[in-house]
Amino acid sequence: MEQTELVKPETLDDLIKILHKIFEDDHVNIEEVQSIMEAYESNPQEWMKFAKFDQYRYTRNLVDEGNGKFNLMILCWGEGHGSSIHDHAESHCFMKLLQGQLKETLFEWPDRKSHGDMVQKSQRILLENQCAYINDSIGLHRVENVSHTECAASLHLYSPPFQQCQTFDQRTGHKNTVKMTFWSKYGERTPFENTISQENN
Ligand SMILES: N[C@@H](CS(=O)O)C(=O)O
Ligand SMILES: [Fe+2]
Repeated sequence: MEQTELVKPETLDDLIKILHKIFEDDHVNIEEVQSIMEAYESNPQEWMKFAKFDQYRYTRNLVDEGNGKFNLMILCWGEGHGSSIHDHAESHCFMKLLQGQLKETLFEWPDRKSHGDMVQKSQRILLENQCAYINDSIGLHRVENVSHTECAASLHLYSPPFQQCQTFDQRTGHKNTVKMTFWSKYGERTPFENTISQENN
């Protein structure tokens, strides 16, 4: 469980190389991944080719498949776009702001007997270059770009990769399983048939 020295990634490609190295090890050191992602200073020229926005909802754009160990993607949030309340399928979730700001609201898992509103635990604003972390034992979250004038972009790393998650109704705590899709992969728009079931937003 050797710790890779904390080097500052100079570019997005550099960051991806370092992440590949870190994830060769089966044990994930959460603080290490978080600090490496935070240390990368967002340079839009390096990630613009992946950042594809949609008018109506946030998009998920695959950047790298991490040798099967993780998925790295850029999420693009137009003004007012937000996710539903959701879990992370027992994976690690790192979320780094590349541009703009996002509001993250944490919720407790609803218990079987609970009816009515879900319990809100905390709320915070994530600023450019910050990297947040969540997993299912921390709770559920909703992420929103609350700005009416600025779009936002965030870099997400999920390990292990997953293709579906559960979404929750804030008023009742009832859950649904939804399939998650990519709006684009490696900078190329995903064919239409594969994108119609995205429902987390
Ligand atoms: N986990 C969400 C994005 S976020 O709201 O954290 C997703 O992968 O679509
Ligand atoms: Fe999430």
